[in-house]
Formats: sequence, C-alpha cells, structure tokens
Amino acid sequence: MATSGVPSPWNEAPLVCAALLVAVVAWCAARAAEWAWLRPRRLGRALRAQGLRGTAYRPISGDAAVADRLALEARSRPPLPPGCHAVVPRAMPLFHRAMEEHGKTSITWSGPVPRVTIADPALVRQVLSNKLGHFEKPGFGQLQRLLHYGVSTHQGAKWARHRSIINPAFHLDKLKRMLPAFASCCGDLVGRWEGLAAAAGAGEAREVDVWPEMQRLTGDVISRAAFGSSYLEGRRIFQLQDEQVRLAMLVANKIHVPGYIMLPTRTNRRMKRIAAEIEGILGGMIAKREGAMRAGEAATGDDLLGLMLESNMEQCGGMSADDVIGECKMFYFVGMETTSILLTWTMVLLSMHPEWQDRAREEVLRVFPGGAAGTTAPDYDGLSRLKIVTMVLYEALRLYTPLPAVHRRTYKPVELGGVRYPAGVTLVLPLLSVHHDKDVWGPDAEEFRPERFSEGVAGAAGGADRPPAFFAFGGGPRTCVGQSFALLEAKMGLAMILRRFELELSPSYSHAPFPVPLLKPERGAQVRIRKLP
Ligand code: HEM
Repeated sequence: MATSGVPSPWNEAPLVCAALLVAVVAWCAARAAEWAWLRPRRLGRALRAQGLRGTAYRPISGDAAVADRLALEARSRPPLPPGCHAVVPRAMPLFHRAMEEHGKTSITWSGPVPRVTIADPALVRQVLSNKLGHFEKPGFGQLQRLLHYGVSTHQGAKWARHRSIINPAFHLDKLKRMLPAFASCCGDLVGRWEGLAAAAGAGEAREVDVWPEMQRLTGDVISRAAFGSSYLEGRRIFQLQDEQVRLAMLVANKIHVPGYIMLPTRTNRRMKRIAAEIEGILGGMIAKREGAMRAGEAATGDDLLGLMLESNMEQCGGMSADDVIGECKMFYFVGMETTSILLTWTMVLLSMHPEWQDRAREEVLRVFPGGAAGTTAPDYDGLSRLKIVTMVLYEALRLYTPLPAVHRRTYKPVELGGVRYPAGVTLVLPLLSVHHDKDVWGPDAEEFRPERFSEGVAGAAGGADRPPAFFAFGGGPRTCVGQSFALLEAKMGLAMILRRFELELSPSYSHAPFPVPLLKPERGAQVRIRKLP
C-alpha cells in the first residue's frame, strides 16, 4: 500500500517538544541569572555609584543560612556583664559594624544581594509611613506560608481588606471585655508561683526561669483571648505550632532551594501533617461559630475569633474561611512570643534595678490597695493609671526591642535621604540600633532610665521639640495591630506579680540577648522570687 507524500504533523512532534523544552530551560536560566546574579549586582552598582558604602558578609546563600551563622556567632560570644544594656554589638554585629564604618545609611551584602540598612529615625519614619506607596513588605517564603499567612504577610488590596476586618477586634472597648481572660491567666501563674515560694519556705527565695513562664502565660492569654470557651483546643494549636517552629528551624537553611518544602522528607511530612491538624481544628471551631451566628445566637463571645467573624460578616464576608484560619494562626505567631519577650526583659530589668522595682510596686499597691493578699483582679481604669509601670515597659521595649529589625522593599523608584533607590531594593530598619543611638537618645542611651518616658513616647527622645524615635511597634499604616492588647496584658501581668513577689537576679543568670529572629534571653532569665508578707 502506497503512503501519501504529505508529512504528518505527528512526525514533527518530538522536534517541537525538544524546541519547547530548550526555550523553557533558556527562559528559566535567563530569569534565574537575572534574579540571582545580574539584578542584585545592578542594584549594588546603582547604590555604590551614589556614594553608599557597606560591609560584605562572607558570601553564603540564602537568608536562613545568614541567620544560622549569626546565631552560631552570637552563641559563641561571651555574655554581657549583668546590668550592661549595650546589646547592639552582641545582638546585631553585622549591622553594627556596617553602621560604625559607614554611617546610618549603609549597604550589607550577604552573597550578591545588597540590602540597605537605614538607622536614621527620620528616614525610618518616612519608610514606615509609606505616604506615596513606594515601599512594600518583602516577599514571604514557602516556610513562612506554612507557619502562618495573615495580615502581617499580605500586601496591597488583600492586606487593606484584612486589616479593616481585624482592626475592630482590637478596639479598646473590645479589649476591656477581654480583661477577665487576662486576669484569669495571670492568676494561674501567680498561684503556681505561690506554690513554688511556699515549697521554698517562709521568707525564702525560689529560683524560676521567667522566660518559659512568660511564654506559658502569654500562650494561655492568646489562647483564651482568641478562642474564649474553646480555649483548650486553642492550647492544642499552640502546642502544635510550637513543634512546627522547632521543625522549621531544622529546615530553615535549606528552604531557599526552590520546591524544597515539597520534598517528602520526614520533617516536611510532619510539618504538613501539623499544618493540616491545625487547620482542621480551626476550621471546626470557625464552622461551629458561624453556624451559631447564622442561627441568630449571640455566640460570638468576646474573643478575637468571634469579633473577627462579626466584623467579617458586617463587611459582607471580605475574608474566606481559609483567610480566617490564616489570621488565627497569625495571632499566635505575632502575639505570643513578642509579649513574652517584653515581660521577660522587664522582669530581668526590674531585678537589675531594685529601686525601679520598688517604685513600680508602690504604684501598683497604691492603685490596687489590699497588699500582697489583694485578690481583686486589676481593672481597666486602674491599669490605665499605672504611670511608672508604663514608663518601665516602654524603657524595656526601647532597650530590648522584641523585634530588633523590620524589612521593606522599594516597590517603585524613590528618593530617600538624598539617595535614589531603584525598585526592588531591600531595606533593613534596625529598630534596636535606633533605640540605642546616642545621637538620638543622649549620652545615657545605654542606661535604663524609665523617666525619659515620663511625658509619654512623643517627647522621650531628647524632648518635645525632637521627633519621636520609638519604633518598638513599628509605625505608619502597618503599625502593630496588637499594641494595646500587648501593653494591657503586660501591665496586668506585672501588676499581679509585683504586688505578691519580690524579684532579684539569680547568681546563675547569664546576660545574653540573642537576636534570631526575636531578641530572646539566650541562656534563660533566672530570677529569684520571694513571696511578700
Ligand atoms: C510587645 C509586644 C509586641 C511587639 C513589640 C510588636 C511589634 C510589632 C512590630 C514592630 C510590627 C511591625 C512589623 C513591620 O512593620 O514589618 C508588628 C506588626 C503586627 N503585630 Fe505586633 N507586636 C507585639 C504584640 C502583638 C500582639 C499581641 C498582636 C496580636 C495579638 C500583634 C499583632 C500584629 C500584627 C497583626 C501585625 C501586622 C500588622 C500589619 O502588617 O498590618 N502584635 N508588631
């Protein structure tokens, strides 16, 4: 049988496939070169051409690897003498060196990627306020998405929609309704400490590591405040997330490999199972609440989940069920560790500075009479009258800023402080360094002096005529949503602890602020507690 001379398109198929494959590989290679190699170099050249100088860190790949190396270096560094608050050189050696050598705007390189560190408070404020929309948060990696994915990671319209739904849950009148939950968790902690102190004998001191104690307290507070009566399920989520974070640390230095998280390694599989379990629990809780709300029950409660669902309903369902799950996961992440760090450093500082401990206790006992035996929980009016305690908390936030740095990326070309930045430059705003800057806070910047906040935050950095330079909660539109929540919780905790216990630094305490990624006490926070008569 004769075959026709017309060529079949199928005969060419392998050729076409091969050509397509070559084109795709070439395109990927060009993009990879552009993003991993050429583009960073171009950005670096554009910045250097304008006179910006910087410090190269030994080239290594990936942010997480840098973080690991910094962590190792910090661990090998000797602790600071107790009472020394000059923590920046120990906690942020890379940025500190860059600033010492090149001033308040400098470049740091880890590999070919330039990052500009900006430590001038006026420029920091300008970036955070983002008046013309030139700055965005840098992209978040696969690992971050697995851990939490909420308002703190979203951008643009999605961020604006989520933020407007979440904001009302943190209004003062709503926070006031959460106070009983705060008091009950603080009461549990105080009860446990009384047991420990009683076991030590009357008038005797007992050593506790306040760091895990404060983590437990703030974990309980966020569980109750976020999930109200479903608090025990909330606690389970907290345990799972804790394990998730520990696993995340194991894979952190491999995560820059594209698709790594998809590989079926044992750790990755466990992380995915955890994420699925958390989402299952949260999904069940949310469905139960939504069902109750649809049935017209006033079942939303005074907790964050209920308030968020209420606000979501008012705004005609701006968030999907998955979005609500993401936001709940985020509350744990951003809300728990930060506040526990604040409380831990505050207690360490009050143990180092007994004169301020006495002043704070006197104030607490004056506002909430009844002495160490006082059983009534502090109310909102009383907490808002605690001026000395507030000053102490602000000074702790200044010296031991829980989030030592925040990051932004230029979204469009922008001029800032006389330098023109192309789009795509990562900016590091080292809040901790700004808070320790002697040019801003005066020659006593490294000293614990809560009185600098006696007129509030605005005039704290060198008087009312100087612009504010306190950024512990960030600033601008992306300022911390939970600021009042955290301060109220910290005041409640401190008031209840101070009126019952005296704190002193334990001889076993080693002063080692540890920066990756939040400013934690690396070797614990051992404090001796003594029950007051
Ligand atoms: C002492 C405690 C806290 C400190 C020092 C702190 C600090 C910060 C800082 C510096 C930012 C800005 C990050 C940036 O600009 O990139 C931030 C954002 C945020 N914080 Fe807090 N925070 C604390 C407690 C809390 C609590 C208790 C919650 C919630 C329960 C919370 C929720 C958030 C959220 C949702 C954002 C993201 C806001 C946005 O991007 O629109 N924070 N926090």
